[in-house]
Amino acid sequence: MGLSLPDPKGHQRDVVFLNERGHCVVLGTAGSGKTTMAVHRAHYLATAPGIGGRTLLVTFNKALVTYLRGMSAASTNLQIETYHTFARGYLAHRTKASVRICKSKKQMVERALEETRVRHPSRAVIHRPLDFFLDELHWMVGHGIVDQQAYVEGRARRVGRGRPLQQPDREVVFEVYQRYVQLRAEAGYEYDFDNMASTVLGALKVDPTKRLYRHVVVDEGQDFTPEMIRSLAAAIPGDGSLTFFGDYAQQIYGSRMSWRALGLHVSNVVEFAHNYRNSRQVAQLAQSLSDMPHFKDDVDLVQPTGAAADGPKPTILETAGKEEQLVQAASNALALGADRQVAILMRTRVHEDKLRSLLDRGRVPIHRLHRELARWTDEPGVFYGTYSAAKGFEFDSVILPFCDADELPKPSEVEAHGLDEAKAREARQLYVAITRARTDLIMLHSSKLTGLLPQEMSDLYVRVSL
Ligand SMILES: Nc1ncnc2c1ncn2[C@@H]1O[C@H](COP(=O)(O)OP(=O)(O)OP(=O)(O)O)[C@@H](O)[C@H]1O
Repeated sequence: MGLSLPDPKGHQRDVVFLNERGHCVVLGTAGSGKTTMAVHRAHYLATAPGIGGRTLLVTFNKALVTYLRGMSAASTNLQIETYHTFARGYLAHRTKASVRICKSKKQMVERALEETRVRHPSRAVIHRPLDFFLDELHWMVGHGIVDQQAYVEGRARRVGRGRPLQQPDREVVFEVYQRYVQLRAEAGYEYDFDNMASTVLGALKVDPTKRLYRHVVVDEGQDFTPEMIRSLAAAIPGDGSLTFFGDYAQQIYGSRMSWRALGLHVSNVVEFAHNYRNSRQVAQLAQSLSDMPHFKDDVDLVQPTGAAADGPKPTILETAGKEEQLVQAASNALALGADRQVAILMRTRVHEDKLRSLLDRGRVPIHRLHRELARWTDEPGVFYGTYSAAKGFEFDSVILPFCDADELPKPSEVEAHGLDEAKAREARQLYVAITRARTDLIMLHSSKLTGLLPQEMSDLYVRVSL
């Protein structure tokens, strides 16, 4: 096929080569080849004689676009970009004006919240943290529920374990939303990153012109809002196709959602259950993490059936203090990074500068994982960044400092969503981080180990104290 990627096997073949019309949903466990098959599928749809047409391969962030471009063979019919690049381009084309996106949403919602607090000082909900409101607004707008009555009456089904908000509380949240929209308009912005999708969808519904793309392929689809997917479905013609690849065990942005809310017309969902990436030992740890009670909910998870070759058991390393965790992470990474790709992943960016200064003492290439990543390399070296920045990538070895109970779940998530919901969300973050490792996995802590990992007595890892 002109691609230096593994050839599709089993169900992978069904997805890559069939159904060049209509919608197809592929749910796959971590490392099951979703990204690889998304590239194959997009290449096939762009180039196959007779059915080929302009194809859009769309993914979540710019770093993944860089990664996907590195995997694909160039074709004039294949465009690879983020959702927001697509949305911005379409809106600019339709409105013949430049599309400015508001980047100070957080500050504006904070101001709207402060003002609403003054009006309703006795309402408990108004004293919840800003992150709670940002999350709720993301859910509303992402589902296209911005009508007061529809939101307040809570007609849409919610996924997740948080207690549903009562109607009077929703009225207050809606006031915050309305005030934010007003503030954004006053600052001269029509769009933010969440509401563009509904505008694109609305415009496409009444757009009689020929569609630019015949086929759309979505990778990391679990982190797209329903409105984003609906707008992509509206962007293809009647004889076109939309193929959605996702893993709801890896949904790490906002409240949990189900593919059933996307409004796609699918007769059957294809599941990829074989894990081609992780060693059996890494896959077993990830599997038992996802079997823990706080991980379970009513969103579709694919049970993995097999893993790659055997490897060493994951190691849990206990150090004397938090500083020492970074020192150990850096020295292990520099030793391993001489002949393979190693990633040091953390839940937040707080310790990145300190880590960088430790890594710069070595002689190994160092790369920070972030959205502006300009080039993907297959060469050995050390990569570092957050769990979310590593989404979609893979490394020979992964090192996770700060697996302490007071770091995971992240305290601000507990404050915003309560312990149960925070555990459900943060376990998905940790799941993403763990499943980036092909062979070696080292987790560090210096105080009580996070409760997101399976029981200490489990035989899934080796414990070492320094
Ligand atoms: N049919 C196959 N034969 C051999 N290797 C494969 C096959 N399919 C995928 N792989 C390999 O498995 C690894 C994981 O693939 P990929 O990154 O596409 O999985 P994914 O499902 O997107 O993972 P994640 O969701 O965890 O990011 C890659 O190294 C890829 O080359």
